[in-house]
Amino acid sequence: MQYDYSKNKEEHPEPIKAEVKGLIPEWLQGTLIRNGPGLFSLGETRYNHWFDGMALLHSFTIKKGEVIYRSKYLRGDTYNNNTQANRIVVSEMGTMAYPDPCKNIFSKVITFLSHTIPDFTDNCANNIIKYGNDYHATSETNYIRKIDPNTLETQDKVDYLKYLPANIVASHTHYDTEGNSYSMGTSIAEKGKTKYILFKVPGGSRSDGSSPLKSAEVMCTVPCRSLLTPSYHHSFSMTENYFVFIEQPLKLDILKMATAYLRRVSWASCMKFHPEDSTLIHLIDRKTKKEVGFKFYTGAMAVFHQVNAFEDDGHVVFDVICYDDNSLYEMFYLDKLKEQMGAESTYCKPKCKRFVLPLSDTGEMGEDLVKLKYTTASAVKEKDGKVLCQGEVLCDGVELPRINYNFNGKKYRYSYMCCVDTSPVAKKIVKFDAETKQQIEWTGGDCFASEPVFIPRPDAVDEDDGVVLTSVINAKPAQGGFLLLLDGKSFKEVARACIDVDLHMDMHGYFIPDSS
Ligand SMILES: CC1=C(/C=C/C(C)=C/C=C/C(C)=C/C=C/C=C(C)/C=C/C=C(C)/C=C/C2=C(C)C[C@@H](O)CC2(C)C)C(C)(C)CCC1
Ligand SMILES: [Fe+2]
Repeated sequence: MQYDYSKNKEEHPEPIKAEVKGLIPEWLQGTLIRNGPGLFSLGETRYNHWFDGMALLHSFTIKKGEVIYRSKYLRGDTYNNNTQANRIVVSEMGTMAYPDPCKNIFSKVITFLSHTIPDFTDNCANNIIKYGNDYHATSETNYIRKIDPNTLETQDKVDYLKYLPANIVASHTHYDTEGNSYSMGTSIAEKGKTKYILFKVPGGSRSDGSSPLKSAEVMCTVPCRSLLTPSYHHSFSMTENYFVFIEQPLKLDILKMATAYLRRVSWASCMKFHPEDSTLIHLIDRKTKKEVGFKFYTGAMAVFHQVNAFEDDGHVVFDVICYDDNSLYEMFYLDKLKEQMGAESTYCKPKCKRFVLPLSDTGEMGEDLVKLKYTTASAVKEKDGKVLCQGEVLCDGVELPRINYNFNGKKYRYSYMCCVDTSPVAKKIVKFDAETKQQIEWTGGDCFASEPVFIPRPDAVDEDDGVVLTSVINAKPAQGGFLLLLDGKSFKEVARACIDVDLHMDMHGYFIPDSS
């Protein structure tokens, strides 16, 4: 059973009605938009890394028990320039592009200079972010692209740098119940300082119709521990009173980046995991906008996805998916994916770990300050305000975690994730219970499932009362993919909406309920 990660996929912009098997609950009305790379070669050129592919958006609109599917390439400047030239002319994280190979030395120098402070890609193939009432396709440069969530048309190019000092912004955002969004970025060498910034974008639309980012407010900044090597970050977590940001030893080397174009290497080659370093955990008080007094730290780990965080009896608990190195990124090089298919994966398995940060310092030196009975996570007091944290492994071999978002920042039990035990495709998805440590699996034989998105039933009381949506690629030849609906409690199939289309493997999705 194979999946060809480097195959270019066709778009299907005209609505396609799915064939529904089973019964879709009446209350489930809305659109699931998912984003991921779909085009990997243009003319004679090809991308090196799966994350580099051109963004292909697809959506499943659910109404009165029926499902409509459509997909469309994001027509950003990158897409337009690449397709016009019929070759890759814009660099991505894992692929450095050289627009015109036949230039004379003078224009080569000009091109080099313009790439030293280059204009970055707007190929936003990673996620969907809502700011105000606008939906955007996102990657992690300073550009995002507004999209029409109904037609998947590409709209305005939005430049974070116009509103905030943020050269890189993580593609995972948080939302509160009032519709405000919270994002995190890195400001590189602004006024000689490199720092991380957390910002809030108010909900609702602006009266002049301009980007909601115009009302963005910097909530707090965290100085970078090493000015020329900021940490890569892809997500953070948030509770009612705190933000949790992990400054990990997976670092970008700014000096290497400045010469990457000249050295003909990719931006990704300037990102390195430093196993000899520790991982700093920043706990930021949302009211004072300052870090709490402790210096929480743990051993070297690489984290892309945080599951959730919550406050409990004088502690902040947070769960993350972590790795011992950067093999997640390494695994997705297209050449490697070809080699690995069918074989056992060589990449180090991710672990879902729970960490606990004590909020008060009443213990003795050397004492474990964690007083919660239900976890083995520890936080040992050391000198100079340092606290050494050790996580508890909740489970392993899981990625792309989602929760009932009504429980974001609150004590929670369930997460829904992809299983990545033996190969770089998810043949199983799981519901994981953090209280009992039990897992329930769904597997569809020759099927690859995407990140499972939980939708709560309106007025539900139980955390797992709702459905889980995942788009599934059918590996059986000549069989189309489908949108799968699982019951949030039993994890049993409720319905599937079959689409006679060769679906693409995607990254992340966002569900827009009809009421919003
Ligand atoms: C860094 C930097 C710059 C450049 C920045 C650039 C180009 C950034 C681009 C960043 C991108 C594209 C980031 C993407 C991150 C994606 C991540 C972390 C994806 C994780 C994916 C996972 C865990 C996938 C899991 C799986 C999938 C999809 C399929 C399943 O079947 C199996 C499973 C679970 C393994 C500038 C702006 C030049 C300026 C200076 C500094
Ligand atoms: Fe992600």
